[in-house]
Amino acid sequence: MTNIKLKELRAEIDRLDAELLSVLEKRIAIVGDIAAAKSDDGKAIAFRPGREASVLRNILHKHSSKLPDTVIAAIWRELIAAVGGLQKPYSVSITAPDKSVGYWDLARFHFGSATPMTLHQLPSVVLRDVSENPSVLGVLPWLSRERDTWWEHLAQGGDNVPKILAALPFLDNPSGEFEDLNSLVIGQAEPEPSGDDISLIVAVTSAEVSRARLNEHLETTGLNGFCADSRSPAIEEGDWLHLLEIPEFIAEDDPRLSAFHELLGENVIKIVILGAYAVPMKS
Ligand SMILES: O=C(O)C(=O)C[C@]1(C(=O)O)C=C[C@@H](O)C=C1
Repeated sequence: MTNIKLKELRAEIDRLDAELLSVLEKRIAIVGDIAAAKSDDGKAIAFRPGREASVLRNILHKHSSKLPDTVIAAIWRELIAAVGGLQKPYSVSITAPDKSVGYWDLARFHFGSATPMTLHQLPSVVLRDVSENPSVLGVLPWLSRERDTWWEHLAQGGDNVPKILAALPFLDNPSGEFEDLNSLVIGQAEPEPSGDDISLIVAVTSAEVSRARLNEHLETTGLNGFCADSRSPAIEEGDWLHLLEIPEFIAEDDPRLSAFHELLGENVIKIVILGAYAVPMKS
């Protein structure tokens, strides 16, 4: 390639960069209007996980360049995470019992380079951070990791008890070194539907109920989920906790929940929606 040709191509890159920057600045400039439109929602953070998931799905569906999906996702994640922070500053508190770098990496990819993040060994510290401060999001290891019982805390339900809002990674990265790690994002916000979601619900019972029975009741009520985990009481006379995974967004007033409650009969103490997350994408 001649030097003249290279010069021309670089001039074209400069022109496109200027165009890109101008479009980017237009997207960022509407942040004030977005914040104003949300001003009466009473929420401490601008984070809208359902909307974020649909923006990402839309972009990744449309993109057709040679760049890997993960690069496109990283560009949009940087943008979305920063736009959220411009509306209302937030920070992220991460639990990393082991493989710390991997959990940090998952959170950094999702929340971008400018979001303040802190790392902690114990889930209890992250739960405290999030419960005490509505502008803090928590990142916790996936529920099924044996020693992690943090979701039992969420099962208390009630004010200030955080909800599950998202799952990480949203897009898997086959070139990532810690691709086997998965996390859940919690915060003092209401989960919202993205169009393709999984809800996590806990049924608290006073006596043992088999997984087979729970699955049968779920099927009867049309909830189509399954019992992913059951915890026996730590103390005598304590409650049983059953973690249910439902492959759709379930609202608090879903009549199928009350039907399920009724089928469980007098054993059931309460049913608590822990939250929901957008089904992650495959690159
Ligand atoms: O749509 C919104 O509510 C926005 O604040 C915009 C935006 C985005 O940049 O697309 C940013 C943060 C939200 O979590 C979701 C989406």
